[in-house]
Amino acid sequence: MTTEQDPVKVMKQQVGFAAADRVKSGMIVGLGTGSTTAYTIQALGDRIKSGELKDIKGVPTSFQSEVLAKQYGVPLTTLDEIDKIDVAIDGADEVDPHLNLIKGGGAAHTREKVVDYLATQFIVVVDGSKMVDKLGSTFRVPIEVIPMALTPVMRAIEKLGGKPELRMGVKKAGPVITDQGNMVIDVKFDDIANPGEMEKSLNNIPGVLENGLFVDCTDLVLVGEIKDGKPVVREISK
Ligand SMILES: O=C[C@H](O)[C@H](O)[C@H](O)COP(=O)(O)O
Repeated sequence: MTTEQDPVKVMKQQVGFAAADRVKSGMIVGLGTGSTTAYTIQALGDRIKSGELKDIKGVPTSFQSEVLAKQYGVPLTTLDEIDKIDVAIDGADEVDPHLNLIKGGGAAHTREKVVDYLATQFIVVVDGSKMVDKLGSTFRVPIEVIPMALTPVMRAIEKLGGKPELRMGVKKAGPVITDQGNMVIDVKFDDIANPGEMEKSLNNIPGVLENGLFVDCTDLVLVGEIKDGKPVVREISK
């Protein structure tokens, strides 16, 4: 690693590429969303181009991953055309010691949950900063909400002890709109004592499409770290 390189970018690249190495010819692959899995999709395209990887098909988890797959030459399929996903590779915003996750920093968690939960093996790729002792300590829980239900959903979340905030666009006036045409509420909880219970309670609120807590679904986490100035990949499995 040279001194000019951004260490977080280097770690993301390292794990993104390492995950792509685990894909074998003939596999159906869930293609995650975000800056880390962008490297995975790139590396899959490179392996296909070199002839090393044959007959793979990707299932995108967002418009972003679909565009990247097309750009790098990864053939795509849909859930209507397949009956299994061999491996899904996806990023995360937080990972706890039980390998439970918060996802949805890019507002893609609904499609990601559909694809990641269907996979025979779910691999998470993160840089070291995403590892936390407790979910919710650095990141809020994203919740995708049907627009007409925004106000009652926010009130219901407050009753569960959360502080909800509508996610606004950065280079867009107004709220962030998901790939499904919905809005996202980011919720700060002081204590997520039981992530599994919280995941269910949030999804029970009428108008909530999906929340970003991913519980009991991860098989393997690849963590990018810098050791003695060099990027390394640490593997954590259940
Ligand atoms: O909605 C977005 C996803 O859940 C991402 O996988 C997550 O935000 C991590 O993204 P990144 O790899 O860019 O940190």
